[in-house]
Amino acid sequence: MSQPIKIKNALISVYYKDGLEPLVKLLAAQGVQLFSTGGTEQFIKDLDLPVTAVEDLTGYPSILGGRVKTLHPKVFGGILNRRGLAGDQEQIAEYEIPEIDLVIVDLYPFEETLKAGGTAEEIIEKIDIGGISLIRAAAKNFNDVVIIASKNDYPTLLAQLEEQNGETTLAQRKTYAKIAFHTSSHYDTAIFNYFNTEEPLDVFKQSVNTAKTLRYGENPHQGGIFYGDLDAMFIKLNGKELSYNNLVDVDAAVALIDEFEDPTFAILKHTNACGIASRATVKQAWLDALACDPVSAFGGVLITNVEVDLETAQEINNLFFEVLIAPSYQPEAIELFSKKKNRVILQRNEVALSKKQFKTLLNGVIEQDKDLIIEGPDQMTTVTDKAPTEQELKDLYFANKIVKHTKSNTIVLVKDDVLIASGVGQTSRVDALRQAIDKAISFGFSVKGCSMASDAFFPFPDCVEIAAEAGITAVLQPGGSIKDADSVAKANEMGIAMVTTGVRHFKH
Ligand SMILES: NC(=O)c1ncn([C@@H]2O[C@H](COP(=O)(O)O)[C@@H](O)[C@H]2O)c1NC=O
Repeated sequence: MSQPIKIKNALISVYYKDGLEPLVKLLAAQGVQLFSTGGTEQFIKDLDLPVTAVEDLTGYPSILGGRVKTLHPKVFGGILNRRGLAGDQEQIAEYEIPEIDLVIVDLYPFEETLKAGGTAEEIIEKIDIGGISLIRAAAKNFNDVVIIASKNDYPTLLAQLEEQNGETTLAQRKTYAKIAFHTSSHYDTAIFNYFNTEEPLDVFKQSVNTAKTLRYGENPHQGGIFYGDLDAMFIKLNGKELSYNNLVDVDAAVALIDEFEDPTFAILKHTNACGIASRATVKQAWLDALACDPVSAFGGVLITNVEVDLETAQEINNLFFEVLIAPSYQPEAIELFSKKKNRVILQRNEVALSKKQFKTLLNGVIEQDKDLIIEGPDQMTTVTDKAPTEQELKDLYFANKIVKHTKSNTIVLVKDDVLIASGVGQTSRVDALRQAIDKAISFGFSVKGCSMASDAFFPFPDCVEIAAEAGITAVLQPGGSIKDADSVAKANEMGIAMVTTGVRHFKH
């Protein structure tokens, strides 16, 4: 039952032929009879190796433009027969079916065609039928058959066949079957998600092919894995592996910086901005972002949307930080950063990110659309006697972008395109405002003339009163409280401007 099996016949049907040559050469050298489909058969022939067309086995040509070529009892009987079952053996002898003990398949590139923006017809034609059936059949019969469903496994099989004189063990075949079902289920998940767009079925199906085991999770006693392709998103120019907490902050940093078009630098701690400034030069943006809260900036995650030059790098170099992300760096800047081994320097690639968010919750998963909208001056309605000045409107917009990416309850104070202070993750809006004002003062800023944004409406006029008393001159809030009029009346009474946006930006 679990004897090593020597490969005598192989069926090879691969979309991409790269990497196959050394393996087929070894199989031919070990006397394995090769059966193959059109393009693969030609590839093997071009290597001057003997190969039998699958049509010669089935007695049928490939029909319907290749939709049916291997789907035949002579092929599937050859794969699925149980070598240890007398009944199966009698039948395959009766119908002259050869035993196929190795199947190599590389599926039609469905996901690639989808990503490349293929037409609906092209995408449908890239749903592999014969190949996926071959994979499932061979994987089911792993007891007797080797299934190679990923070209990543060509070198492993090659080494095993060389070392084991053309034989494989049951354990090796079972491992290949596991990989094969991973390939087939990933493939079908992608197809399902393509179909599940209109009137979607309420099921959670995600399949991520790449993973990275992290040093640990949020704390050293917790394990952690990242499922995704970091190498597609970033080029790591220096430093250690990103940790779980780094990844959470990097995600927040990327989402925040994408709100800004002018040269901007942001410093984040525990997903919240503790410094951010838009300025004419990257160096000035860095200096002003750092000035906001140089204490919190220690050990932070830094991000900018413009190239980091040497001059700016020299300034940044004075701070201990965890991660720096930029679209590009002057070579001298990288050289400077590389002197300290642990600091992670990432160059960001342009990669489209998912518009959905998931997290586990209770005994399930919760999904939502990402918060991808932001209200600019055109979406702000002045609700007070006094209207904001042009600079205040600009600052309210700036503050609104930060509020959206800061833990609720949030109050953000901005002046002249720089974050002055914020109150983050507080259980009351009053606490958030007091925290912001105290923090601004503690770092030597005046809150006089600041613009203030709140992630959600004011249920009472208390925040407006505290803000106006502190010298804040313009306020942005979504509006929508049954007591909105009280806050507006308080703002009018204290002579400050207020706008509403109609959009709440909670971040829990
Ligand atoms: N229809 C079939 O019977 C069938 N059998 C194998 N294939 C696929 O045909 C491709 C290889 O074709 P060729 O050897 O002709 O280049 C592989 O991606 C394989 O998964 C098939 N095509 C798709 O369903």
